[in-house]
Amino acid sequence: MELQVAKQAVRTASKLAHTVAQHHISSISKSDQSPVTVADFGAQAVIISALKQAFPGDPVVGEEDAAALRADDTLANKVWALVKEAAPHDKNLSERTNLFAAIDAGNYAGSAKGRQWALDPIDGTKGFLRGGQYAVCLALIVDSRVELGVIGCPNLGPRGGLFSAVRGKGAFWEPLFEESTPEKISFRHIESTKDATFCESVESGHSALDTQLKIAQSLGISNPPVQMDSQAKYCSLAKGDADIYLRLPVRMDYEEKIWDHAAGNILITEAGGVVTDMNGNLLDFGKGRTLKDNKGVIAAAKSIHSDVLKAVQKALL
Ligand SMILES: Nc1ncnc2c1ncn2[C@@H]1O[C@H](COP(=O)(O)OS(=O)(=O)O)[C@@H](OP(=O)(O)O)[C@H]1O
Ligand SMILES: [Mg+2]
Repeated sequence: MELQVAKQAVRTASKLAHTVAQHHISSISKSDQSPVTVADFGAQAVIISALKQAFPGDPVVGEEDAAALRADDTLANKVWALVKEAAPHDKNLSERTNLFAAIDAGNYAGSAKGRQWALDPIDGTKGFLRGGQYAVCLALIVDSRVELGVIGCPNLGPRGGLFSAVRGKGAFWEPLFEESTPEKISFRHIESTKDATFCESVESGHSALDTQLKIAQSLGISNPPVQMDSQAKYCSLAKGDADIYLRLPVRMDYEEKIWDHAAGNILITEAGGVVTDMNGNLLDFGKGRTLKDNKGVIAAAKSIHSDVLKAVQKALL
């Protein structure tokens, strides 16, 4: 039940985002940031509305709130038009005022106990604007642990990708814009870290790319890193296109947001990988809206994760 609702909601939001992105890429004002803002609000509205109808009691930790929309009628109208087009029959979104309420319902502060959804309506906003990778990410967290994750990646592969994982049930890929049977995915088998390929952020402000390069060298890796925005990085590992995702902090005071990692976390573990922070601890999704107790992210196949962790710790000593 949860999986079907989550997949349908992520599909609808991904289509909405894709429509805006296509239009943005073909338009002349590529420096305009507003398309991603519009898509971000629209995607959050349709997903939260679907969740609230299926699971009325579940709180949602969503990245956005509607303050900017309430203050800008033109922006609100653009989002509203998009939402009506993407989800014309949604009873919760029959009037424009409901739009604000749906978006604001993502204001949950987070909790260590019980159920909560974590939502990043458009992850990789820079990627969205560049015509690169971005992702619509939704996860169900129960008692601080991710139980289900769904990620829509409109630009990953020729048909886009809808990635999903439920604890104990494996990780799956299916095309994003057409219905078809999901295919099981997993990490690729590599004998040694020497043969590995890194996947990392494009933004040097989000991840310490210089340190990561040194770590790759210390592991004997000669393959160039694959850089992409958003949780599409977790998807690439889970389907065996890359082997290690490192996200080492640039600033120690930055707290990673739970919506930036929750869905990817279960996708990795269900595809045969391990995710820890740079101290080797599992990520704790029960500390509120951020991963307060964790610094850095290391995702890799089970067989090489401990070698990668050792190399990270040696480099940071
Ligand atoms: N300083 C710092 N350190 C680490 N992470 C940060 C930092 N600042 C922002 N963010 C978050 O990074 C999210 C995007 O991560 P990516 O690795 O995809 O980066 S990027 O898209 O290449 O920019 C991005 O998510 P979106 O805003 O949804 O794109 C931010 O939540
Ligand atoms: Mg994000």
